[in-house]
Amino acid sequence: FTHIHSRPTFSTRIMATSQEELKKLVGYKAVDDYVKSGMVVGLGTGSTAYYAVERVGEKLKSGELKDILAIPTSVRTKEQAESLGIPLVTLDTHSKLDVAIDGADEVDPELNLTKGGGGALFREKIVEVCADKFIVIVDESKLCDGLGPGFPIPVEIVPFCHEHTMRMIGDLPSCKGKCKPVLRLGSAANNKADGDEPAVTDNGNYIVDLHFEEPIKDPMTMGKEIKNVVGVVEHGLFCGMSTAVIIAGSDGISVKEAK
Ligand SMILES: O=C[C@H](O)[C@H](O)[C@H](O)COP(=O)(O)O
Repeated sequence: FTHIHSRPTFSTRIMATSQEELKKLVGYKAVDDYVKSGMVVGLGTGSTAYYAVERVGEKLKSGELKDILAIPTSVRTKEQAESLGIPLVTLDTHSKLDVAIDGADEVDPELNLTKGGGGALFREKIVEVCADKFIVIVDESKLCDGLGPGFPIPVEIVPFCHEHTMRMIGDLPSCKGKCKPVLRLGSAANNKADGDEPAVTDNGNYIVDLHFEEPIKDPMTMGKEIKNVVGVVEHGLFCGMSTAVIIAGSDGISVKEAK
């Protein structure tokens, strides 16, 4: 599956096949560089993480990797991992992961992320926050100077009185007069409204996308404000979580490590 980005996509600059190839390169590199036998591994969600999952499956099959236990971050990823024969566990039995690998919708210079364009933000965050190393894999179109204007911030909310919860979010100091909250319709895995009914996440919740005109000044504070609203399950700001970001660009692959 793919989702529609509101910013110019990489494919506007290079051919779609090349973009796919670059996603594969970063997905494979993350597994080759960070996943060793015996590890508990978090498997991300999305078109880039797909290739990391594929690589784990491939290396288990060839015997290059052994004794891997993986924790998927969505139903889609669980199904992909199962189809590849990757042994799966959950946080209920394994609260500590050695590494988690996932894509992102935007990455700022401090390696803060926007995630959840594919609707998987809650499961991604609950898993990735438990990883010793969180490795992010993106193409260079995901890099930005400040989170917000390039990609809306997804917030997962419970369906009960969701219009009220959306108003409460819109009235927060970080949001009031700065963003437009829009209920995601259609498929949760696509942040473009492509249906009439609210999108439903793997957890049975709704998603509100916060559309900003200007870069968010303090994403960490904004995340705390949002998290404090009753009715909010989780938000797609992943601040201070990244260990390293592997970036595929037309000039090759580069790695940015957190300070
Ligand atoms: O909910 C989806 C996830 O946060 C994805 O990691 C994110 O949307 C990036 O996906 P993609 O690699 O397909 O651009």
